[in-house]
Amino acid sequence: MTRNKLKLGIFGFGCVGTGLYKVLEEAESVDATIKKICIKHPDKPRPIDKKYFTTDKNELLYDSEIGVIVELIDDADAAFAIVSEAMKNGKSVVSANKKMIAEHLPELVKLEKKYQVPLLYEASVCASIPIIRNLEEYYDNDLLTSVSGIFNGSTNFILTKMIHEKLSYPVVLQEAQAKGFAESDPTLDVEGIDPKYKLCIILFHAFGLITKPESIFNFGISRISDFDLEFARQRNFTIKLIARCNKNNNEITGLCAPTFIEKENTLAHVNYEYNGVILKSAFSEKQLMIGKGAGDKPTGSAVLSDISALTYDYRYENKKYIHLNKQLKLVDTKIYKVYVRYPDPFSGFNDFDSIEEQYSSILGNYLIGHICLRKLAHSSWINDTNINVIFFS
Ligand SMILES: NC(=O)C1=CN([C@@H]2O[C@H](COP(=O)(O)OP(=O)(O)OC[C@H]3O[C@@H](n4cnc5c(N)ncnc54)[C@H](OP(=O)(O)O)[C@@H]3O)[C@@H](O)[C@H]2O)C=CC1
Ligand SMILES: N[C@@H](CC=O)C(=O)O
Repeated sequence: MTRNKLKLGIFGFGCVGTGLYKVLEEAESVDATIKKICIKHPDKPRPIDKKYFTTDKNELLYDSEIGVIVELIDDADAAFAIVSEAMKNGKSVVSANKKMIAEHLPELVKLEKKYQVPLLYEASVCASIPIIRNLEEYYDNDLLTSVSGIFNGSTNFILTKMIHEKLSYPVVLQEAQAKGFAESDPTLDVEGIDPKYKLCIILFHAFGLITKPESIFNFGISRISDFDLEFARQRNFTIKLIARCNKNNNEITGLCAPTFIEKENTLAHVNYEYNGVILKSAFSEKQLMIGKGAGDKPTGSAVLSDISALTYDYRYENKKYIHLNKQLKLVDTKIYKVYVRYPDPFSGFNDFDSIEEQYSSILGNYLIGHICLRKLAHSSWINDTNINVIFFS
């Protein structure tokens, strides 16, 4: 098979852009060269020759020599404009931008079809873990029943350091930012929004469902207190930010929230910036993929893998979306078992289907109960920052 030689136009030279540059330097087998890099701040010091850089996006988008646009910026709206324009100009695109992809899946699918150009985004979900191509190629049927796991490197790094090294939340959040794991707006990480975007992309490639990110419940780790950590320790649990989706006939459930994980569970041992994805399907039963979910070279390696895939004309066929499950719908009526730490007085008791445990002391109060996801999401108390919710797995 002959492989295409590629000329790249790269947008963004931050954590992932520099990571891509480093892995491209070392990976001799991929025949791709960088022609130009578009950045935002022209005066920032750069580790490579100034001649590569521009702030004019059109120098890349309208250069007929550039066949591939690699979009690695931290601004989802600007990214969508860049990616759409590139596709309209007949260029292949690689992106790592889960926010942009999750928010614009319907338009992006149309652009792929209309302009017959590939758009690949393996790095957007769990960075180095090759989950999207696995969902597209290995699970190219409707036997999958669930995909779940740790989809965010920053929060896993933060929780690991809080639980194992007893460090404080603000200190470890700063460390996750300094290492380049966190989003430019870290609220996306710590409030469980970034892993929710990843879940939307997974829902599309696992089951063929396109859903708006706002339709999926997310709850973050920013409210986890020493009281909650002590509860987990006493019950022999650890806490992970877990995204999960399930398919039951045509009904899909999905959410992202902090979750108690038994110490014997493999995910309990996926620590620091590592991510873990558990796939369940009818006959292969359970499979687990573990890999670095953030950072320069691990993410750069996933971007490189997409670039390499373009050298042999690979594209997602979006098989499930096109061929399967036209009647799929997202439902939020499932009942979940949750732990809720609350201040006194608490107005939410009547929202629970049942309460199996309740505790009050001068240190804090909690209940363990069963609640419908829709009731929880729309409750009057969920936005009270003095209240924390942790799911049971
Ligand atoms: N960090 C990680 O581990 C991972 C990140 N991602 C995703 O990859 C993308 C990039 O993340 P990351 O590298 O961490 O971000 P950084 O903040 O480190 O870098 C962002 C880069 O984008 C450039 N930029 C911003 N806006 C524009 C614009 N309008 N035109 C041109 N360049 C622009 C910035 O320019 P300048 O240098 O001039 O400021 C900078 O080089 C994001 O979508 C992120 O979600 C995905 C997986 C892992
Ligand atoms: N901020 C993200 C980066 C990778 O997607 C994370 O921490 O997982």
